[in-house]
Amino acid sequence: MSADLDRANAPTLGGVVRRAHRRMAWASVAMAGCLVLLAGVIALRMYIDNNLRLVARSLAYTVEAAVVFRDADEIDQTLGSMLQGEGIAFARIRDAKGQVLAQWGHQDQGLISELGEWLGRQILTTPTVSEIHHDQHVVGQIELSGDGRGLLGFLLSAIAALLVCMAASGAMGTWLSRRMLREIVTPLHSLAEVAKAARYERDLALRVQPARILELRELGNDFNTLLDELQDRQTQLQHKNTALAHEASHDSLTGLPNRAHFEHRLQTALAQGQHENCTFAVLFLDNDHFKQVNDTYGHEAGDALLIEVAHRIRSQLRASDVVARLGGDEFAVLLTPILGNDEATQIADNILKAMRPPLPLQSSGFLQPSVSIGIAVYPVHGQDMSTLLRSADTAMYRAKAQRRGSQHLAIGSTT
Ligand SMILES: Nc1nc2c(ncn2[C@@H]2O[C@H](COP(=O)(O)OP(=O)(O)OP(=O)(O)O)[C@@H](O)[C@H]2O)c(=O)[nH]1
Repeated sequence: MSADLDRANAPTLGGVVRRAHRRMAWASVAMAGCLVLLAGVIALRMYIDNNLRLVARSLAYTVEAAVVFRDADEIDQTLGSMLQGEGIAFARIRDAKGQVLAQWGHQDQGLISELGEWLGRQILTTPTVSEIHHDQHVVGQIELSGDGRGLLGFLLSAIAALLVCMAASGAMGTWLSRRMLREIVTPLHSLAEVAKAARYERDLALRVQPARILELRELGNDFNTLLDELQDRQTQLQHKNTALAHEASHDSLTGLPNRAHFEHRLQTALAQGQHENCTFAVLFLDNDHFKQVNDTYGHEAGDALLIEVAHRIRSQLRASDVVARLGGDEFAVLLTPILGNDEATQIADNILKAMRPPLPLQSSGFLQPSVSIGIAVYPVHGQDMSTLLRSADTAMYRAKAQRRGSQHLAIGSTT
């Protein structure tokens, strides 16, 4: 639960990289924008100062006569006609004694004008002063203040451009981070998927796809090598387990299932018989005079005979039947399903017939395979494992007592 919570709260690599890219792009654009803005304001201020000086000089020549004659109307007219639209906010003309002869200010109103004036007062703090000369005497003075509306226009368009640049760089940062993330996150996702499949589903067959970035490709290769090794070990273990399981349930000489396996299959048949009301039979087989074979021809010949007998029994059975070596020279067969006693005795008969051909010995001479068979049928001769096996065993001894190499069906119900 807390791991899920941690996971939900943890920032993703994608989120972190996207944020970092966007912040970096915005910070650099903002810094560059501020610097350009500052340089622009300084340049514009220099330009305005220069312009004010030029206008003041030209105005000084134009109003020289009017100032000498103290013609205020003429000066007003000149100021109005010369200063309109020249980026001047305010102009004042004084005589040599400092007395104001005329003054002019632009008449524009509105928010932009007020803002421009405010900005002019903040940035263009000192007015430009120029003297008016006549016959090499100072006859007056011109005082001009710059109009801040030009500056305001510049600042507004610069800020607008800055915002557009920031939006563009933000979008560019997001696009770049997406591209970069594809290169980084996709291989990492693939690695995580393969690791999850290996951990939770024990699936070691998946492999990480090669990434374009060198470090990630090497990481993927190392991971794939590790998976190769794990898969090899898993395969070896599976083979060992299969071999061990086979060893535990099979006889090493004949390769047939052993007693434990046979009993397990018999239990299954019993459960199925009870559940589905079907019939099956247990055959108990014992080699005849086997001790004599060992004593006469040796243990190896006895082994060869056991292998041959096992093979001949198997050859007479159906795929659904089971033959097992119980130990020594004893075998057991589970015939499942059968229709009745006749089918079981028929198969036993087939087995006896299969024993007839003699077995040539490697050295010289022949061995004559021979088995005696006892038959017990479920449910007539037993309804549990031990009863069925006992019935088949008793029937086998009856067969032996009667005539070796024959079969005997258990008598009646023994439960
Ligand atoms: N070669 C060989 N002999 C085995 C093996 N296991 C048990 N035997 C021998 O098989 C013989 C079994 O003999 P019994 O079943 O007692 O007697 P028999 O000679 O078959 O006589 P009847 O069963 O009465 O016909 C013994 O001599 C065991 O030593 C084995 O794996 N290989």
